[in-house]
Amino acid sequence: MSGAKTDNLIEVRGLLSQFGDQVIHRDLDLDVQRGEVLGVVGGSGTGKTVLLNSIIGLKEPEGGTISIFGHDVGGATDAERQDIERRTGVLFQQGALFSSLTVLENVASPMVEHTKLPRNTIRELAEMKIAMVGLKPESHHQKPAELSGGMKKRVGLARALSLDPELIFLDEPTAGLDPIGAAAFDDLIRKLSDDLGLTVFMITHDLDSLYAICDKVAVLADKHVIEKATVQELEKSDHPWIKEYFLGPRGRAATKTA
Ligand SMILES: Nc1ncnc2c1ncn2[C@@H]1O[C@H](COP(=O)(O)OP(=O)(O)OP(=O)(O)O)[C@@H](O)[C@H]1O
Repeated sequence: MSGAKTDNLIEVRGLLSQFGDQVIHRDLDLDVQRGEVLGVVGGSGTGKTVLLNSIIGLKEPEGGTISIFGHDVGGATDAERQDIERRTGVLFQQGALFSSLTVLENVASPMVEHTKLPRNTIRELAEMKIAMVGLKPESHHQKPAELSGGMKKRVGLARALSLDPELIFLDEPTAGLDPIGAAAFDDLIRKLSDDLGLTVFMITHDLDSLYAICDKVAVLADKHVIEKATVQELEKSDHPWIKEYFLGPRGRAATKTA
């Protein structure tokens, strides 16, 4: 299994995830290709976040293999782990910003941790990332508590982009945003993916996001990925959950506005 040969940045094979006796994933396979914007959907509690955590090494699988950038996550050496961390950005569901740090310090923190760049360079790079996600310089010295939900998400995204990753993980990035804010955030993610060639792994419940920006959608049900396809292909699926999801009232509304 070589990431370079297949151009898969992520390869999950036969994943088994458990908490005690509770099986979350069994025989789960998933490929994520370089440059792809992948939406990950599934009912509440189907294990989307657990899958994300397993791929980034925060949860050890009970079975199967996960490779990222061609490194086996389970058997990664310290150097390989560092490589994975440097090439990956994560926007957690709650933003996970440091409340005592300013916006600038939050965005700079991965560079402080992972590079030996001079302080001035780090500050300039952090300022660039903040501008890239559409925040004004006035935000630099604000603390997270002073920001709106949408601004916090943007700061979280700027921090996820801090080390110029090739791959970003987003856990429900538009949750809690109003429809206009969510659409703007979708546009931003798509633009970053197009401009920077970013590969995106995005957990979402937001049908509009799937239609607006995802190249492919992976559906989690019955403890594994039952389909990975375009939204148009999924609309034709016979699986009951997929049918309900895409062809129920909210799905039809999203199709109309796409
Ligand atoms: N640390 C943990 N200890 C025990 N069980 C856990 C732990 N983390 C997650 N789970 C369980 O794993 C299952 C999947 O959780 P997960 O958060 O991945 O679901 P999800 O698909 O992301 O759900 P949602 O869409 O509601 O965010 C749930 O039943 C949850 O209770």
